[in-house]
Amino acid sequence: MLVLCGPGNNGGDGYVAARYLAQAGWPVSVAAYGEPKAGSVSALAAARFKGPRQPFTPEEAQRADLVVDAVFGAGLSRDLDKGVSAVLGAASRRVAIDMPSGIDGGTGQPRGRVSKALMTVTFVRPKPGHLLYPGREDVGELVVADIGMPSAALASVPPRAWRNHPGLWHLPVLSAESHKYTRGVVSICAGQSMPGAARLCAGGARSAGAGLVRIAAEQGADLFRSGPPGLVVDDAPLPDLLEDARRKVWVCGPGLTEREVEGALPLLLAAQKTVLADAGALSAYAGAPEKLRGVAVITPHMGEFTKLFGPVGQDLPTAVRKAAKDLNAVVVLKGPTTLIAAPDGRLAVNTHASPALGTAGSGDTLSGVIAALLAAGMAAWDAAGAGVWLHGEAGLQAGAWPLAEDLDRYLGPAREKATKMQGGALI
Ligand SMILES: NC(=O)C1=CN([C@@H]2O[C@H](COP(=O)(O)OP(=O)(O)OC[C@H]3O[C@@H](n4cnc5c(N)ncnc54)[C@H](O)[C@@H]3O)[C@@H](O)[C@H]2O)[C@@H](O)CC1
Ligand SMILES: Nc1ncnc2c1ncn2[C@@H]1O[C@H](COP(=O)(O)OP(=O)(O)O)[C@@H](O)[C@H]1O
Repeated sequence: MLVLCGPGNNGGDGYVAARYLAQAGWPVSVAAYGEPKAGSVSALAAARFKGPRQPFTPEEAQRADLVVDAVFGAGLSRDLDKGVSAVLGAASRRVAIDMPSGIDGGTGQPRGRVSKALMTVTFVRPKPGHLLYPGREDVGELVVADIGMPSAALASVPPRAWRNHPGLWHLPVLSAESHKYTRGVVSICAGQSMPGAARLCAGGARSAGAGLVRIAAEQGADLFRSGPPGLVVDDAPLPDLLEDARRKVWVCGPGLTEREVEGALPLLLAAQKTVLADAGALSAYAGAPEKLRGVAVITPHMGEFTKLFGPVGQDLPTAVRKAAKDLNAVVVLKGPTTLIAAPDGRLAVNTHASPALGTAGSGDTLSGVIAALLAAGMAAWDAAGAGVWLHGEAGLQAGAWPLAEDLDRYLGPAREKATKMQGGALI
């Protein structure tokens, strides 16, 4: 076993790991890339390792059955030099301490040539770089180890980013007096040319627990009347529908053309509705995100995000937080890892999902799920995080090749699972 130790605290962790491995009887050597600063805790840890030292070379890394990468962790401050990449790349099996050397812990972006670890052991909490691609791929199996960090120390550095999971938000539960209006009403603006998107959105909202879902279809109402029997279809003009105070939450965008968005969104905002803007409502305002001001949540995928706000660069967490702050809305940047940012800087990073979700219409389902949770009274950032998790769980339960409409029947079980994880009674 060979432990590759860098000059900082990550190297210090490496020396400690080497000492414990030696004590446990493993044949272990250390190869150092630079010595720790005299007097530092890492220098102390290095001095306490009494085992053999090897040169920091690709040949030594290749000879070892297992290499521990403790060269750089969270303190990587410039690109990896080629010599370090060559040594790390020569190892056939590698376990990384904290971060595989060369991955930026804040963004998941590589700084130099990085090769994939079998496993990464980090401490206390995962960092965004463990969860965001491409870093997520290089991390291998992620283990978050408790190293006994006192809670007082943790409290002094409150996190601004969390992994998205049911401990982060609270789903409302049914009570004996619940009825459809307490569960929440979701209204969806429907388009004439792509009515399927509004139907998928409605299916997501109904299956995620909305008490009543209505489609505002105006002259396209007949397109929807053959749909599911529990779906209410309105043909009245939008301004009339907006007068109903019980209809607070609206989805605008799935299946809408630019003209349809321009006809509907300003009315929703003027009526001070809680609006989730998706799909067409995002493309309609390419380069002009200020036109969306007043919406509660937007749910762009990367293409829509870029059209709205311009190129994102390497640092997704910063870009999505800035968009949320500028727009004063919750921004859900969808993808294999989905980021959920609030205007005040809170960020949830969701990896609870399946590539099976990458099918046309699955985003429409998601907008309905989030709208259902908004209608149930959840705050926007919580509703968005919970919606993304439930949608991800439905994707995980739905097998490898679901259609978007197949997700609906897994949303109820997903909600039950999250509620159980929260320790809540189902009824
Ligand atoms: N933050 C925490 O709560 C804990 C951190 N620990 C460890 O401490 C690590 C962070 O320690 P450090 O801040 O010392 O950072 P690192 O040990 O990751 O690296 C910092 C050192 O490497 C140098 N360096 C950075 N990039 C370089 C490059 N590309 N080429 C050459 N030299 C480079 C820096 O000048 C500095 O000397 C974590 O990753 C983790 O392993 C653990 O000891 C446990 C607790
Ligand atoms: N590889 C993947 N892993 C996990 N989730 C994915 C993956 N690809 C897509 N998704 C999810 O599927 C949904 C697709 O939404 P979107 O791109 O808006 O599609 P559409 O417009 O066709 O509905 C998003 O929630 C996204 O996060």
